[in-house]
Amino acid sequence: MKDRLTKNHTTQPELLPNNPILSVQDLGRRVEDRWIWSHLSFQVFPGERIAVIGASGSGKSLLLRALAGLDPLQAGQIIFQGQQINSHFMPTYRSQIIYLQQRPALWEGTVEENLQQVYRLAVHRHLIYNRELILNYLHLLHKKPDFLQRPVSALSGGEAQIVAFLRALQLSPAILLLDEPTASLDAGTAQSLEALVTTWQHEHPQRAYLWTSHDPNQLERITNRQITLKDQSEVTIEKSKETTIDNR
Ligand SMILES: Nc1ncnc2c1ncn2[C@@H]1O[C@H](COP(=O)(O)OP(=O)(O)OP(=O)(O)O)[C@@H](O)[C@H]1O
Repeated sequence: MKDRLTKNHTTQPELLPNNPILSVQDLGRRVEDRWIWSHLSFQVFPGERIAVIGASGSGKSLLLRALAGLDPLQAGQIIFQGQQINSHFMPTYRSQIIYLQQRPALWEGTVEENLQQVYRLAVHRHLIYNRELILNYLHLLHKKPDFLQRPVSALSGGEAQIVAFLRALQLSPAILLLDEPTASLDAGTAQSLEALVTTWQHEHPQRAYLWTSHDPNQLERITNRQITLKDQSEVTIEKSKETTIDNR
């Protein structure tokens, strides 16, 4: 199984363990007149598994969306592999940093059509759909190959989220941003998806992810460092279990 799972034909960026993949410098996000968070600085190194925690409304989703380049920033900058993010670099960046939300939209059609469709997007056109990889992932999830032919309109919420995970993981991003991705799922499906992400990371140990969740047990299982958004005016980056990060 392990050998089969290492056959991923997507490209993987050259990442050195001591160089950050991402440097976040003095970042600030304001919504209308209110700063949700500000002066946020930290780095993400290859292989890191980071929990982003904080109360509801502390800005976890806004942070992941900002890191994904989906929302504008009102202060600071993001450096990806030594290069500052700007509009010119954004397409390359977006192919390497992928955001997965709690209830992602799927396209009409079958599961497999959904998985293939994403390769038509300009940012992923250099990649090739890898059915074997998907079948290996499905095997891990105890799903048969005929799952690929199911229409997405007939999927349960948990099955739809499995498709969303597969669609993101197959693109082999350097950093995966997971925004409460299992919050509405039963415990069994949630743990299957945790196992899937763990397998995905083991395939290329330099891959990193940030995961938001209100479930401390889940974060204990799958992360090894924490960034805590304390409240709507103060941002604190807490000491990690295994690594240290900038602390302002
Ligand atoms: N598009 C928007 N327009 C106005 N306010 C917004 C917008 N998006 C987010 N907010 C506000 O910004 C704050 C942070 O929202 P965010 O969704 O990032 O919080 P969160 O920490 O992820 O919360 P939860 O744990 O409940 O998912 C909230 O007060 C929210 O209402």
